[in-house]
Amino acid sequence: MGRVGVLLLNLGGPDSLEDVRPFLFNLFADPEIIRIPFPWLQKPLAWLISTRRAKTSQDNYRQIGGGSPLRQITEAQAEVLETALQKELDQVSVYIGMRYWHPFTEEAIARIKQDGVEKLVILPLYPQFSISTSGSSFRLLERIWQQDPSLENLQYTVIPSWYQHPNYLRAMADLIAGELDKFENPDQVHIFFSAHGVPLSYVAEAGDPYQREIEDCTRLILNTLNRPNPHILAYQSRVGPVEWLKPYTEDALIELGQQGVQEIVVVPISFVSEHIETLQEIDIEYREIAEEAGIHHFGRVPALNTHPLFIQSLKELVIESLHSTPKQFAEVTRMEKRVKMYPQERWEWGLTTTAEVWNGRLAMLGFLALLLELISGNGPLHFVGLL
Ligand SMILES: C=CC1=C(C)c2cc3[nH]c(cc4nc(cc5[nH]c(cc1n2)c(C)c5CCC(=O)O)C(CCC(=O)O)=C4C)c(C)c3C=C
Ligand SMILES: [Fe+2]
Ligand SMILES: [Fe+2]
Repeated sequence: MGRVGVLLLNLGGPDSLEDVRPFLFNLFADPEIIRIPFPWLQKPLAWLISTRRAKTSQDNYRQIGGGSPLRQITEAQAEVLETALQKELDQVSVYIGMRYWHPFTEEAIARIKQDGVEKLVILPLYPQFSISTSGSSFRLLERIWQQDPSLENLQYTVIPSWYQHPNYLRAMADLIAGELDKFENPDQVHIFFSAHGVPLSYVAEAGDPYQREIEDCTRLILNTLNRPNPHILAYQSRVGPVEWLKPYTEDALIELGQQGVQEIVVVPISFVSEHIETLQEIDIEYREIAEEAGIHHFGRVPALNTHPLFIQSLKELVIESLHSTPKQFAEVTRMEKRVKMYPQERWEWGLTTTAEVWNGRLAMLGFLALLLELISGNGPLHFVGLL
């Protein structure tokens, strides 16, 4: 079959406290993360938001040891997956491409070229698809392909999302059962699925299948678990002023407390590794909110990390995709997932005169807003809640 490469995609996280601000800049500079209708405003705004958010974010990373464990865990996953794949394929290497921090996706592609990979399987480490996660990484790769003619010879296939995979579901059910069984009456414990949120407009306007895939995923996990527990799904980690998917995790915790629920296990469901939102947000912030709401027994299901059944599911996904018709980036985002990526797809119709005039006017306004913000530390952006 020739030399096979597997490219694992993930978000990336700051390795140290100094990395936090530039990491946040990269994140907010991505139009799939903050959808600003004026591309020229993206970078100044990213600079502003990352500068303003850095301290709080650093405090959070400090609480989990001064950086994100994501790189180490992803490297461990890649290593175990590579060993498993080497039992099935002659020449195979696994690479890591992070979206906002080292090792960057661009670096991974450079290594893939250097190693002479002939067939590449692109596998996001997000079980469910969202414009803001896998979609953003696919968009970046599509651009890399467009700008580098030498990549034409590299055959690739994309795995869009894979939360239905039986071994992934078994791994999740196994971890949940393990946590439930620590309680005296395991069947009475509330199972609290906490998914990472996205702004409501992603789903309602841009057609992001994320919410549907999350709901479907929780249903499949519960079927696989096959226990009678009560359960709930809520969305965590909201940032900024706009409405996100509901119910919000903190509100759902308070409501459960009011209903007299005292025992829960929280299941992080949109991410396969431990990271700041499990170790800090769930284990520290949400635990405190739950405690105050009267939920005194708070368990948290560990992330999959290198769970053997999880690695097995990744291995099977890779092998299956090598034997199927290759899928291209554009096919996956526009045809299969049918999402509107942003802002490129709204701006492709070009700059009409009116749009240009408005661009000019808004540029002036934007800069005034930024200036005000910088001078007073409390300008209009703060007012609308973006900072
Ligand atoms: C499937 C998972 C994720 C979705 C969907 C997602 C959307 C999304 N995130 C932000 C803003 C931030 N995310 C941040 C960190 C972060 N996000 C995810 C996952 C998803 N994000 C992870 C795993 C991490 C942490 C990585 C790590 O360091 O361990 C951050 C930075 C941290 C902080 O300051 O809180 C921000 C900001 C938006 C706006 C968004 C959807 C549009
Ligand atoms: Fe995020
Ligand atoms: Fe967060």
